[in-house]
Amino acid sequence: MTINVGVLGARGRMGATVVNAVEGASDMKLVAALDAGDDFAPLADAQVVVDFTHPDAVMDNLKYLVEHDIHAVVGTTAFSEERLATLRSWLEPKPSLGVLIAPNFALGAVLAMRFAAQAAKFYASAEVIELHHNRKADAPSGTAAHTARMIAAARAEAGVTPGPDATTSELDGARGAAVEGVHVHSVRLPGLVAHEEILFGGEGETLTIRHDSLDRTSFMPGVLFGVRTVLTRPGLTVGLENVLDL
Ligand SMILES: NC(=O)C1=CN([C@@H]2O[C@H](COP(=O)(O)OP(=O)(O)OC[C@H]3O[C@@H](n4cnc5c(N)ncnc54)[C@H](O)[C@@H]3O)[C@@H](O)[C@H]2O)C=CC1
Ligand SMILES: O=C(O)C1=N[C@H](C(=O)O)C[C@H](O)C1
Repeated sequence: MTINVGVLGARGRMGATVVNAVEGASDMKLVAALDAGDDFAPLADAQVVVDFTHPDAVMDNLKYLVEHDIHAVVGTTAFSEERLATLRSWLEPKPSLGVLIAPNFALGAVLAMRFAAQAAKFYASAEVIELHHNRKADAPSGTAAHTARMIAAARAEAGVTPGPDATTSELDGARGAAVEGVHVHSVRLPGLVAHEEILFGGEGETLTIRHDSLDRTSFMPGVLFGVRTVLTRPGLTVGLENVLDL
């Protein structure tokens, strides 16, 4: 079976890479490659649309896709619990429609998050450092926020209380942003692509888990897997770790 695929954000860094990947996939046909300001009418031919646009645009795009019964694979970041709840309410009357949102489609990043969740129950102290190119719109990265939430969930399940931190006096921002009690630090530099370190500290030891995306092609196997999977996975799925056989 050939899957008809549309791409939103097609002239962006990720969208252009997705267009190439879809064109190179023998089981897919690219039916629309659209960007800001384009008429969405060609999406009528798409079974699945891949969205790599902007946090300010993605909810309107998803509303359009759900209203037109088109499955969606979303890489665009900055999804709050409130946004996810809104999306679930749109999907409720559409029981056969699937939306897959993944803050990171690179296999190594998904594994790094899973390893971090595994480690979290053994260490009361953890910090996340994400490093990205300086054209990135959002901070912290979607991956770092998702990692912090996974660490917090693993801690809660294991009954681990976050470790004490003696810092009482600091310049604003020096300890980063706290996401569910986990400190997250964002670095932006030209030359970088997408990188993350998760640091754990215990008695006389530290553990560092690091992932580096050195090229945007690193995300493509995950995106294509998402396109193939979303057709048979109705409802909202958040995180590639929930569809991969890890
Ligand atoms: N989940 C993942 O694995 C990854 C996620 N991302 C995320 O993907 C998003 C895009 O990243 P980049 O490609 O680096 O950004 P970019 O700025 O290079 O590309 C975004 C494109 O979307 C277009 N756009 C904006 N509003 C639009 C709309 N309403 N409809 C259609 N197109 C629209 C822009 O004109 C631009 O061409 C970001 O949120 C980023 O964090 C990036 C890399 C991997
Ligand atoms: O903007 C990017 O480049 C990336 N965005 C995603 C994120 O915010 O986590 C995924 C990856 O880190 C690259």
